[in-house]
Amino acid sequence: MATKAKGRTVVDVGADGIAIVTIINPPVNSLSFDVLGSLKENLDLVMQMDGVKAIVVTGAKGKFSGGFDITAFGGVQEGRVKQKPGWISVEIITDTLEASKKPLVAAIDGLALGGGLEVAMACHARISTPTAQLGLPELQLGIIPGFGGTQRLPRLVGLSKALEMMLTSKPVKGEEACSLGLVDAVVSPHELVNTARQWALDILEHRRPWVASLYKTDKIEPLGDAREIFKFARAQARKQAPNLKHPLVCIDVIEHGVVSGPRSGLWKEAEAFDGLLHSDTCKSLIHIFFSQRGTSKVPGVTDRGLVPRQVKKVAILGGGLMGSGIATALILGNYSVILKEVNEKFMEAGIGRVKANLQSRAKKGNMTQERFDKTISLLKGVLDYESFKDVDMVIEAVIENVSLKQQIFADLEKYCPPHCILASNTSTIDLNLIGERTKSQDRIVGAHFFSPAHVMPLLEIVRTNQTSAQVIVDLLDIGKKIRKTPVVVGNCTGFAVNRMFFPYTQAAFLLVERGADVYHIDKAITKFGMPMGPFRLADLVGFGVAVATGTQFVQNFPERTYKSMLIPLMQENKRAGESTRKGFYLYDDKRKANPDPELKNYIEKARSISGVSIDPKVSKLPEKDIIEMIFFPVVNEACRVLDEGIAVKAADLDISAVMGMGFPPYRGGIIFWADSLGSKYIYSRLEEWSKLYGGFFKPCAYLAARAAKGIPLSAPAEQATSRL
Ligand SMILES: C[C@H](O)CC(=O)SCCNC(=O)CCNC(=O)[C@H](O)C(C)(C)COP(=O)(O)OP(=O)(O)OC[C@H]1O[C@@H](n2cnc3c(N)ncnc32)[C@H](O)[C@@H]1OP(=O)(O)O
Repeated sequence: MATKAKGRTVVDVGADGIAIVTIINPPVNSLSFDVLGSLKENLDLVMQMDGVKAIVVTGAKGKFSGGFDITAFGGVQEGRVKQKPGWISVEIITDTLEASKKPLVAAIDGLALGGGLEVAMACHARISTPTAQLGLPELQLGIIPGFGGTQRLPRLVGLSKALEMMLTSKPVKGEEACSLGLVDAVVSPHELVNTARQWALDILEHRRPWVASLYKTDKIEPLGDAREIFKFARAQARKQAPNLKHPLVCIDVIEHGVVSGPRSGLWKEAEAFDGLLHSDTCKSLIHIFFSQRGTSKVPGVTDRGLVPRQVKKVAILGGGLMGSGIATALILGNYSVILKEVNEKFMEAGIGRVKANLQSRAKKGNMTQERFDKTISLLKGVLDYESFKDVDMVIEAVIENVSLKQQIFADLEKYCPPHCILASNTSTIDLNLIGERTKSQDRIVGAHFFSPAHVMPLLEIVRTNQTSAQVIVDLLDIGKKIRKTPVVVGNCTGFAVNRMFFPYTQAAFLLVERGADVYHIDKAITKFGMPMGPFRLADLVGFGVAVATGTQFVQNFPERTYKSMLIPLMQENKRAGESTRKGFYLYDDKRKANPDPELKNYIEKARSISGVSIDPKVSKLPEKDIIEMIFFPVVNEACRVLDEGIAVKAADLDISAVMGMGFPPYRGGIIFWADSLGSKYIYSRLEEWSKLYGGFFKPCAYLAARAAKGIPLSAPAEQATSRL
């Protein structure tokens, strides 16, 4: 039986002799092999038709194209799909499309990303709408543009802008694209196709230029200047992503085209693209792309046909760091917010923090004064529950005190309407406990933001056994509207992120007490790709918070908590992290962290309290071992989280680690990375350390079972059971 084609193009020839070729492959008109094959077939067809004078290429339903079909990369990587190098970029896009004897004009609405923009750039002119997004985001996937983008974009917009667009993966909108020379005119969506039709006729009749972008030279700088631009770009790329090769490959390929000519550049691009497509970085980043979209697919919740209810007004309790950050995120998402505090002074302080959050955006040029005024007008401070009678959701963000939260939820039940979602931003307390004094268990949910809440991209949605599916669907929708990646998790101490990462700092304490160097550990972990090492992180979070959350873990998981006195000893001397300018580092006026020679005194004391001595092997640990001894306990805890069903799937933990803790996305997330090393290896290392250094490292049953059978940690439970 023939398999169904994945997308197609259709042709419609008008009375004016213009053929409209439309890409159809919902939801984003991605360029699957079927679409590309059909595009070539239809272009060949219209080239032969005497009645066709010129061609307009466009996309169905207001989207030009979201680029090459990312789902097809797997087949190429695994060798199931064989592709002749250059078949698409040279044969179809350059030698069929750009070399066409009839003029082609791209009519762009919605998206022209990656391969989509590359097709458009090979047309002889481009017309777009003002809201269309045009960009080459391939580097985000660990590859480079592979349909000629590395050659055509610099020739249309100049080297510096092209490098910026590719290296940052950021698209530009229609108006900017027009001022850059990437598109030729900007018109409204309803004028788009007709303008493109007329433009194509104008080209044919020499009223407008017939431009083959590949051979344009006017925007390319002279060679000497170009080399300087490349040198600067390389230095930036090395600084921003020292572990990544593909940005440098991208620069090399662009340079090759400038030095040896664009046609040679196309072949160089094809070869480099193929190599990068098979890299671990690309596989990891594609995994992250799909996993991120997969977090909002929750079995038993999002497959029930429930429609998110409209949430207009949200109340936030507590205007501290978290509450004000959450309020900022919500007003930026256009929600009307009331911020409740206990007195006038705290309320003003909370509103002040929200204003400061917005001002810092404005300062960076990301917000106009008009938008600032409009956004802040959505916020109102209150001191009582009077205005709670018409709120659709409440997010409680007060201090972590069980009886206070219980009282608040009991009050909320009285003052809020019966449909109102009752959410808590607690990072550790059991939600069942919080809701103990209410009858509204089905609308109680965790909305755990990460600090700073208006910046960090993750939102943990914590459900209890009683939280209704409707409430989860509502919160998933709000998450999307405030541009967070929501991950739905079960109720337990620390939920997914804090629970997985609690051994991160503890492993570091254990190593330091046995002789490893604090700064060496932080350096090794940052080199691995984390934004900061465990000690710098503890300073940033502050020791007060570290101790409070640590206590929760000691109480709940005593058998695997490493109890070090290092932080309490430092606290005795009023060292509490960055806020006191002294923690594991010393901080100057510019918040620069400098090592502190005095730290060794505290470590010696902590070591003697723990009754451990310096282990010469630990004091000389190579970086690889430091990384493994810090991250394998994190993997071990992630396995427990999966085993207990706290996370629905392993990929959700990958996203939680990347978005909540800054785990490097190019390693694919915590479980994906662990699977790349193998469950057997991780198990054997943990087993070895648990004999040497105690139960903290003991591998859990889930890890042991998977290692014994050689099953990946990410494999769904049924697969593991059937193989057991
Ligand atoms: C050779 C070439 O140079 C190589 C390439 O072209 S590589 C591809 C380059 N293009 C990209 O990187 C764009 C990737 N896509 C995106 O950034 C965003 O999806 C978007 C801006 C297009 C749309 O965003 P948004 O409206 O929020 O929808 P989003 O949820 O992300 O996507 C909708 C669906 O389309 C899918 N999708 C998006 N882009 C896709 C693509 N290029 N290929 C296959 N599927 C794609 C998503 O997986 C999602 O599927 P799902 O509904 O089953 O989860």
